Amino acid sequence: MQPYAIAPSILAADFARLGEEVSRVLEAGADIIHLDVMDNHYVPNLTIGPMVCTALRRFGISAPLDVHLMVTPVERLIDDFLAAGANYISFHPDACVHLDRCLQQIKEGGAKAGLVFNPASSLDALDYVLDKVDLILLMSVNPGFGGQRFIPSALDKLRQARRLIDESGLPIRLQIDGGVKQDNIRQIARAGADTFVAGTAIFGQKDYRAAIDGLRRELEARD
Ligand SMILES: O=C(CO)[C@H](O)[C@H](O)COP(=O)(O)O
Repeated sequence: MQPYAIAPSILAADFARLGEEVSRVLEAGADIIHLDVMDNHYVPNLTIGPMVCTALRRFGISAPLDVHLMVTPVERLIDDFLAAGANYISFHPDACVHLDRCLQQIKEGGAKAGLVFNPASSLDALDYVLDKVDLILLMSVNPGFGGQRFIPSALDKLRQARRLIDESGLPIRLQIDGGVKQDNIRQIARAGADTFVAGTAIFGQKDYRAAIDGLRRELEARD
């Protein structure tokens, strides 16, 4: 994957034309496609299941599909999303009883495993499983809806996660999700993120290439 990866969240896409929307952001330079799976139980919203992942593969999308599970329980859906062609599957530690087992389930299924932390959750759940994690996703909004404002305390948590990753020497991606825009992505990258989920900042714009180029320009100019 790129040193900096841009992951458009389909939450802000036009679901009536999802295949075309995803093709368009990939042609515009997106690296991976972020799928927000919400169950109206762990979060107060309801979105998509594995059949959408399968449909995107059938449509011809070969780019990495990055599935963010905002559901509880997570176990059965992990298998369903593995079968549907997900490349990354991330879940919230507080939505899962047997965290180590779920991480293994994802990895044995051939996908990369991620743990997700809400704005007010500490990173303690990483203590005994860091070596089994391929991706740490920090939420910079409370999960459930797109179009919210970036919560600034996520910057300190990014720095903390970046330290953990660098000290471990493990090739873990550090993803940020929520309120990422052209006017804050540079600061977010400086705090340690390398993978940027953006919904409204990409799918909410008319010109996807201009939106992605604008984010990249900020990343390249960050120092
Ligand atoms: O996980 C999410 C919400 O739970 C979304 O991915 C996230 O909020 C992205 O949307 P936006 O870039 O519009 O903030």
